[in-house]
Amino acid sequence: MIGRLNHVAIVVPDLKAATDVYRSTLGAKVSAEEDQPEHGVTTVFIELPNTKIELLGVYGDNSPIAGFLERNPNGGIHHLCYEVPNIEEARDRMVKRGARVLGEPKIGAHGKPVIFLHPKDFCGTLVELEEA
Ligand SMILES: CC[C@@H](C(=O)O)C(=O)SCCNC(=O)CCNC(=O)[C@H](O)C(C)(C)COP(=O)(O)OP(=O)(O)OC[C@H]1O[C@@H](n2cnc3c(N)ncnc32)[C@H](O)[C@@H]1OP(=O)(O)O
Ligand SMILES: [Co+2]
Repeated sequence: MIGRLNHVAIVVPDLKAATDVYRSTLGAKVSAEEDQPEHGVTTVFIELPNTKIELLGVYGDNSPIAGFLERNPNGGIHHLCYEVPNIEEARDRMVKRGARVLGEPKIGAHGKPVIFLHPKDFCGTLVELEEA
């Protein structure tokens, strides 16, 4: 069911410093910062030839990444995002297979519906599914 790896997300304590590392040290093409109030994060995307890196900073008081950052004050890999053809079919399949879907589909950073799956059901890795 899953297709391409859309992005690898990294939570960082300082988005500007992390963006500079990717731009200046690694020589990558980086996007502008974008606040995502519906998701409680600010994003910067790094374009690679075969996938993307999503840098995530905390936005607002109820950010879903706040706990992760407390446990990992230097930041770290937070989730993997795989593409799926249809988000509702994917959600129904996950529920049928007993995987925990975290909330309802929302529009993600690329204007497409996304859902999140509990890390305990996927080898300790938080999974995002994005409609292709
Ligand atoms: C910009 C939009 C979008 C896009 O289009 O790309 C995004 O990417 S938004 C990204 C941010 N949004 C989300 O992450 C939404 C889904 N996440 C959540 O609902 C929560 O983060 C969570 C997964 C429920 C975790 O919440 P948290 O408060 O950090 O922790 P808990 O105490 O509930 O954790 C339970 C358990 O799971 C472990 N854990 C938590 N996060 C991760 C993680 N990222 N990877 C691996 N494991 C994780 C945590 O350590 C706990 O383990 P135990 O201590 O063993 O119980
Ligand atoms: Co993401």
